[in-house]
Amino acid sequence: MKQDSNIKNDLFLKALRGENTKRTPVWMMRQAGRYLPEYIKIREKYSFFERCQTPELACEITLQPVDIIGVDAAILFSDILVVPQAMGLEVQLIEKQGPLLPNPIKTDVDLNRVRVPNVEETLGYVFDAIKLIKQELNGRVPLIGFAGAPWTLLCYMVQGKGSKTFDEAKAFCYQNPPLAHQLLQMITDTTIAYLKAQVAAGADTVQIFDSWGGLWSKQDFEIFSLQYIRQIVAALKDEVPVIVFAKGAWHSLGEMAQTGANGLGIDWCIEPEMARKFAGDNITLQGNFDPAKLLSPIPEIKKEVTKMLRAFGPNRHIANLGHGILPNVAVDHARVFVDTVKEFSFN
Ligand SMILES: Cc1c2[nH]c(c1CCC(=O)O)Cc1[nH]c(c(CCC(=O)O)c1C)Cc1[nH]c(c(CCC(=O)O)c1C)Cc1[nH]c(c(C)c1CCC(=O)O)C2
Repeated sequence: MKQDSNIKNDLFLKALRGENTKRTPVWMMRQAGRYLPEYIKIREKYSFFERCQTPELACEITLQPVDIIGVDAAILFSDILVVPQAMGLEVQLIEKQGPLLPNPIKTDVDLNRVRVPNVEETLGYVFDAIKLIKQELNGRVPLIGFAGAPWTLLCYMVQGKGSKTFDEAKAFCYQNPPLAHQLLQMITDTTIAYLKAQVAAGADTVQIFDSWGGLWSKQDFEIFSLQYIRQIVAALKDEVPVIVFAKGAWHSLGEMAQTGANGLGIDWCIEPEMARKFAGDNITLQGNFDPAKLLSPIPEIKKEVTKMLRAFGPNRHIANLGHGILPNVAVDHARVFVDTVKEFSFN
């Protein structure tokens, strides 16, 4: 396992390793982004993928929440969809609408357009960004690398755009399971190489985002998602701590804990006590504040954050939202979330 003795604020890594911490560490999913005026300024000048592909811009955006909000960990500014792009699919990001893949995968012929790429050649800009970020962070806080889970990436690669149900992606899995498994395995192989290269460039931990894991039953989640996540965790876990966040897949917290991951992300639809019961004692839980609750009045946010901290208890918890921060959250409300965690004491 990688050493991190050069990191000054190591609360987050300590919590992931299961060590006691003097207070609960805190960061927010999607913390680098649209609720920050400093980010919007950069967005006015450069397209989304320009922001991702220019290491200086990715670095500046990654550092913004560290400097402005004071979180205990930085997360690389990038997107899960750079992987389908590197695998050969065109990916566009339409402002105010979200991702669009104009030529999605529908048949076995379409699969011929997809490859397991050389990640150094196709995603080198991500590793350059990580090296620059590590240099600029200068050990202030650890850096989280990330990737989408194979199932969540398949959702976009097959459906071609965002969806509430991803019915076409599920139909693809149910109608031609061998083809689905071939694609899931290609994404898995790419993701393992991609995350290993992120770690080699300096990422201190990696998080796997399975944003659409909750669309499956427990049984189908194992078949179409968890068996691939398991491969990724197994390939990475001896190098850095791994966090698995499968939104909505509360039924499989126990199985996810068995993968060897150090941390599990949980959303707000499961109580901390219940999540702990399912996941067992040997893993760190990360979450689970409802992102929409940051729209409440400030005193209410303070009260609710305190309640959440007590429910999780002092150890093996990383305070976070239960999903990404919403774009219409005021910066001072985001700061109250972080400050309330930092000021709280169990004594
Ligand atoms: C499903 C998913 C995507 N991307 C991601 C996920 C998994 C996590 C989740 O479920 O929220 C992950 C992601 N996307 C982005 C990050 C950056 C790091 C961070 O601050 O967390 C991370 C970790 C930047 C981004 N990725 C995107 C933006 C917004 C583009 C902009 O307005 O600048 C940012 C800052 C675009 C994006 N990218 C994606 C969508 C659906 C959208 C559009 C809608 C949205 O913004 O949520 C795909």
